[in-house]
Amino acid sequence: MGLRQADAVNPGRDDPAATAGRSELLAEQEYVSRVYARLDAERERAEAALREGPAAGGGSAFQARLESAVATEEAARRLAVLAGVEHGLCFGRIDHRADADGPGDTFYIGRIGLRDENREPILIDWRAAAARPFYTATPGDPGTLARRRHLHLRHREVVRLDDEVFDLEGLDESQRRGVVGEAALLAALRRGRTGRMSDVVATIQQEQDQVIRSGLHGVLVVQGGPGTGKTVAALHRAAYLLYTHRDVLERRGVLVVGPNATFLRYIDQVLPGLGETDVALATVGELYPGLKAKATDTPEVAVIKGDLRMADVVKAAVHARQRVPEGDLRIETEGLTLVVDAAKCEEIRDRARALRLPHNVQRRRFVHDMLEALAINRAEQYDRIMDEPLEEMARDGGLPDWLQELIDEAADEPLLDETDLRLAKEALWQDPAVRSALDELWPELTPEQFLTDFYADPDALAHAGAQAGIDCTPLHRPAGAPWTVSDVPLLDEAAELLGKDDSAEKARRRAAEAQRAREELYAREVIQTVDQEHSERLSASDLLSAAELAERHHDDGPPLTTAQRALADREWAYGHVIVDEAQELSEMAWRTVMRRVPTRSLTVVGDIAQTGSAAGASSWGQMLDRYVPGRWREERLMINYRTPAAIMRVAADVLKAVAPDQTPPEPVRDDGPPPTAVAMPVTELPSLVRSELALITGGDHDDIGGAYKEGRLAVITSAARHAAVLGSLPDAAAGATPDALDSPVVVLTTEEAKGLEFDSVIIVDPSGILTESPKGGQDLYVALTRATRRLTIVHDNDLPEVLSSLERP
Ligand SMILES: Nc1ncnc2c1ncn2[C@@H]1O[C@H](COP(=O)(O)OP(=O)(O)OP(=O)(O)O)[C@@H](O)[C@H]1O
Repeated sequence: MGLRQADAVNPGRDDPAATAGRSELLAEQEYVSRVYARLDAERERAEAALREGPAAGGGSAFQARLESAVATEEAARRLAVLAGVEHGLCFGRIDHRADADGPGDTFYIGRIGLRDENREPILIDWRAAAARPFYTATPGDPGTLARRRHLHLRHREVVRLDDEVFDLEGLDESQRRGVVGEAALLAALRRGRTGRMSDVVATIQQEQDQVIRSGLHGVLVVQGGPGTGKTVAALHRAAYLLYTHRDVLERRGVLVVGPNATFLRYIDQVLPGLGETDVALATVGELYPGLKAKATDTPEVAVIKGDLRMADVVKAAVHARQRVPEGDLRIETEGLTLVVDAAKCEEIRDRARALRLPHNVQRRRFVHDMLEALAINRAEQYDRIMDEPLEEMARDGGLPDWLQELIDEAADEPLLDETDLRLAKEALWQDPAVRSALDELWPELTPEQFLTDFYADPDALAHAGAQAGIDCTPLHRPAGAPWTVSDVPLLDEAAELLGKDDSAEKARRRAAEAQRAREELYAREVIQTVDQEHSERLSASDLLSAAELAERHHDDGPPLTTAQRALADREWAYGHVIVDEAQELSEMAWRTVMRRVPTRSLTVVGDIAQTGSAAGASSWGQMLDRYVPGRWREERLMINYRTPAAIMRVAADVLKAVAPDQTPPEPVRDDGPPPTAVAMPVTELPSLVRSELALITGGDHDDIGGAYKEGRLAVITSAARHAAVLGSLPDAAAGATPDALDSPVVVLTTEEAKGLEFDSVIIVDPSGILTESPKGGQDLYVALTRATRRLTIVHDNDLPEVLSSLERP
C-alpha cells in the first residue's frame, strides 16, 4: 500500500523534534491561511458578480439580458463550487527531489485549483496531472518525489501533519527535522461514521487512482469485494472525468445509478465536496421520469420481469393492441351502418405496421386509412340512397335524355373529391361511435396505461408470454397496484415501442427552432464579448454553449441544471453513466441503462460475490457482452478499507461456503474486538443496542432515537424477524428511507443495507437470512461486511455451521 506510519507525535515540550514539529506546523498554517484568503477573495468576487450582474455597456436590451444570464449563472455556479470545498480545502503537499538544476518543486494539493493575485498557482486541483504523484508514489517507486505530506485541518486550522519521506537524502536538514505525524489513511478509517459517506480525496490509494483516472471511453468494470472503496472511487472518477472532459460532460451530463434512495442520500455529499454540484443521481426505479418506484416484487416475479425475453413479451403485447374485428367492421351511426370489410381492415392494419414506427405514430396512419374507408363507404351508401328514386323512375317509364346524360357523366367522377374526403373524415372523427370503434381497435396508449392493462389481463399475459417463450401468468395483478422497481425497465421498453404522437408538438418546435437559430447566432456573439470583458474569470464558454444559452434565455423561469434537465427527459443521452451495486441489475434494467448512454461510456461498479437479487448478474460478461462484446475492461480492487480483519475472517468463511471461486478482499485494518455470537431473544435487543451505542458514541448516550454527530448502529435482520425487531426497538429508524441515515440506530434488511456501513452492526437471525432466499449466503456475506468496528450476531441457539468460528461470551 505504500503507507508508512510515521513517528509518534506529542513529545514533551523540550523535545527538539517537538519544537521542529511546531515550527513546521506554523509554516504550513501560514500557507494554508493564504490559500483560504484566496478562497474568500474568490467568493467575494463571485458574490459581487451575482449582485451586480455584468458591467453596463452598449448593445440591445436582448444583449443585456443574455449578458446578465451568463454572468449570473457563472457566478452562481462558481459560488456553489467554492462553498462545497471549504472543508479540508488544502490537504496535501508534494516535494519533488532536488536535482542538478536546483531545488525540487513543491506543490500544495487541494479540492480545487487556486491562483494568487499574480495568477501564480498556489493550490493544485487534485485531478490535475501535476497532483498525480501525490497518489501514485510508493516507497518502492517514488518517481521524482522526495516527500508526500498530508495536512490535517480542523476548520481552517492545521492540526497535524503526516509525512512519508521517500528519500531522506533528497531533503535538506530543516526538512528532515520537520518529519511528523502518522499515516493519514489509518486515521481516516478510524473515524466514527456519520451516516454520510465522506470523500477520500486526501488518501486515495494507488489502485483506486488507476480506476479514477482511467479513460472516459468504453466500459470500465470495477470489481471488488466489500469495503474496497468501489463506490468512493467511482464518485471520485465522476469528478475527475468532469474536470478532464468538461466540454463534453458538462453539456451531456453524468448519471450515477445507485441501488436505493437511502444509498443516494448516503453518497450525495461526496461530489459537492469535490467541487462538482451537477451530477444526476437516480435509482433504477427513478429512471422513468415522473415515477419514483420503490416497491419490490417477489423474487419469482422479479426474475420474470428482469428476463431479457420480456422485451419480446412487451413487443407481442403491443402488437396485440393493434387489432382488427372478427369479421367486417360495422359502426352504427346517423341511421347508417358503416362497413369496412375484413380484408380491407387487415390491409389497413398491415400497412400501418409496415411503417415500422412506434405504435402511437402508426396509429395515425391506421386511423387515417380507416376514416377514409368509412368515408367512402358512407358516400357509397348515400349515393345508393340518392339513386333509388332515379332507379324507380327508370323502372316506371324511363329517364329523360338530359338526366341520363348527367348520370353517365357523374359515373366517371370519383364519389368524393379531395376536399369532400377531408371534410368527411373530419366529420367522422368527431363522431363518438366512430372514434370509440377505432380506439378499441388501435388505442393511443401511454406506457403506464398499457402495462396496467397488460398485467390485469390474464389472456394477454398468457398470449404474449407464449409468443416470447416465457410464462408470464405470475405477473397478473389488479389495476392500481403500486409500480415496482422491476416495472421501470418494462415501462421504458413500452415507451420505446409506443412512442408519442407528437405531430402538433413537432410543428410548434419547427417554428420555434427557426427563431432559436437566430438567437443562437446572437448568443455566440455575446459570449465572445463576455469572454473578452471578464477574461480572468472562468470563461463563459467553459460553462455554456451558445445553443444552451439561447435555449435558457428562451425559457421562462429559473434555468435548470444539466442534471435536472437530464433526469426529466427519458430520451436524454448522457455523456457518462456510473452504475453502482451493478451486480443487482437485471437484464432488462441493463437495457434501460444502456439506452441512456448510446456512446457506451460507462463505469460499472460492483461485486459478483454480493449479488442478492435473483434477477442479478452471475458474471459481468453475462450482462455486458451483449452491448460491448469483448470490449469492456476490468479493474480489480483487492484491499478492504472498511472491515477489520477479525470480522473479515468470519465473512470469508461464509464466502468460501457460498462462492468458493470468489476471493475476499484483504483487510487493511487490524483493530477492534473480535465479533461475537449471543443466543438471546429479540426482546432483549434494547439493552444490547444501548450498550453498543455507548461504546461507539463515547459512553454517555442512552437515547436510541436521539441524533449524534458520529457513531451509527444498524440492526440487520431476516425478513421473518423484521417486525419483532422493530417492535422491540420502537425508537429506531426503519428501512431504506433517506432519514434513516440521521438516526443513530436503524433496522434494515440485508437488501436495504447494501452499500452502507455502520460503526456497529447487530445481525439478528443469521439462519433465517441464510435460508429465506436463494441468495441467502450472499445476503449474509453482505450483512457481515457492513461493520467498521464492532459486530454481534444474535441467534436462537441455531447458529449456522458456517459461523461456528465466532466467539461466544
Ligand atoms: N482511500 C481511502 N481513504 C480513506 N477511506 C477509504 C479509502 N477507500 C475507501 N475508504 C473508505 O472505506 C469504506 C468503504 O468504501 P466503499 O463504500 O466505497 O466500498 P465499496 O467497495 O463500495 O463497498 P461495498 O461493496 O460493501 O458497498 C468507506 O468508508 C470509504 O470512505
